[in-house]
Amino acid sequence: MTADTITAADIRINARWLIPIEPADVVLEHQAVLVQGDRIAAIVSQDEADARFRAKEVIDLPSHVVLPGLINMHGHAAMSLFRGMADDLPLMTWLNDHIWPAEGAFVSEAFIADGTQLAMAEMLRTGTTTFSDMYFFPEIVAQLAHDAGMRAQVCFPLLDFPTPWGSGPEEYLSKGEAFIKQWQNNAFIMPAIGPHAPYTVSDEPLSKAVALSQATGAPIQIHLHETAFEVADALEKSGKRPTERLAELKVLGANTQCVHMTQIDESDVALLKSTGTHVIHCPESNLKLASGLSPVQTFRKAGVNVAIGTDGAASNNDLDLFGELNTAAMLAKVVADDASALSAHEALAMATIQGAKALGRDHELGSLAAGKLADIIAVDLGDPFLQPVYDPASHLVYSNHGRQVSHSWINGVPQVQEGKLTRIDVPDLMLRVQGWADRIREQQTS
Ligand SMILES: CSC[C@H]1O[C@@H](n2cnc3c(O)ncnc32)[C@H](O)[C@@H]1O
Ligand SMILES: [Zn+2]
Repeated sequence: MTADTITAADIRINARWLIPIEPADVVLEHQAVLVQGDRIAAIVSQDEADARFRAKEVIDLPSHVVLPGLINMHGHAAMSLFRGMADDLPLMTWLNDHIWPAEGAFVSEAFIADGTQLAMAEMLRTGTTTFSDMYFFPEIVAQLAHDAGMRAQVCFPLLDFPTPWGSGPEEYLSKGEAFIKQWQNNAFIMPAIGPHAPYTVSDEPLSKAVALSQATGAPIQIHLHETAFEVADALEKSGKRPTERLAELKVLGANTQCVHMTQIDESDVALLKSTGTHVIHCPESNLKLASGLSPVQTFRKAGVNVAIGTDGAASNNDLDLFGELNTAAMLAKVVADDASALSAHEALAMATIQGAKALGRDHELGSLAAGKLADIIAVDLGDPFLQPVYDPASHLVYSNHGRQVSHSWINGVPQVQEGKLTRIDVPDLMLRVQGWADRIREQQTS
């Protein structure tokens, strides 16, 4: 072996197990992932890596499984500050009597900054490297995610009524257009349009959102068919199912992500399929608010892309995507009456490559392969409660908890090392979170 056959790399990760996600259903053993700059340079056996590469830094992960960073496709990050504040309520009571009044009282730039950082800390710590956010002050969320080196789709909100971020549709859309222009083409931030739901956004602003999406390429994300009430109410008032109305307004399409999608009939599936619309499944929020069941297996069989999200921490009540996968896999089996529905490998694909597809970024995110962006996580399977290991994919979905995530890199930059966040000052963040909790508690009890 001569020196000129040796290739330099920044990082070499020696993995006991590696799940590349693509090709599907594969677990590799004793692999080395070579990272150069922001990309994966190669994935080869550790013997081949010894012969072909010299890395500046070598990380040995002898009891770990390495996989692509997880993609949390729906949430309201700063709602982490409302975690556990209003439990055991159905959606409309939760929103009308608790969440919207609390947002009116507390949402500000400072609230969004602290709540988003708290959410990012939790998501990073549990294996998420890309998240989607739909909340107020998206410019703050985008700046914070960018500065933390985390990838994010940030949807600006659009509603018929005023909120702390805007007076009504006209202002949301003009601020939103400027927001898209500011962040378009950024490596970390994907600006998007977030009409809240069919029952809070009327036809005219929805059509303007479609025009803005077509003009800028920004995706649309919307809560849709979350509850039986939403569908029944729409049918009673307009004679149309919400999916039908959105199809007529051209909201559905390959650049649109519909969140929740319960109460589904054949016409809904056909519309999603024919338009190429993506579904974002939020099983724990759907269960906790008793919203309904999403027929994930039906969507999958019909060829509709399904990604996964946690929703906000006020309706979940955590942002651990591994826990969400566990719930999704269990629920899919009961809903389909088929224990083979949503296998562990299929669930992992939902949180990686299918999220990347929904973002239109599956060419560079969502799987481990040479040339893709180096968004990588490692989960330590060495603990007694994860023994023995016959199949690491099974453990990740059925036995694991996100807190077993030991390492994470985004764009080749370490975010979690030995279970510790590298770029967020947690003690300082905890002080600010405590301050919000005191103020919120005081207002709730007065
Ligand atoms: C347009 S900003 C986001 C808006 O949505 C509210 N919200 C949070 N979770 C849900 C949900 O599951 N369904 C509907 N709306 C939700 C959040 O509180 C903000 O007001
Ligand atoms: Zn939501």
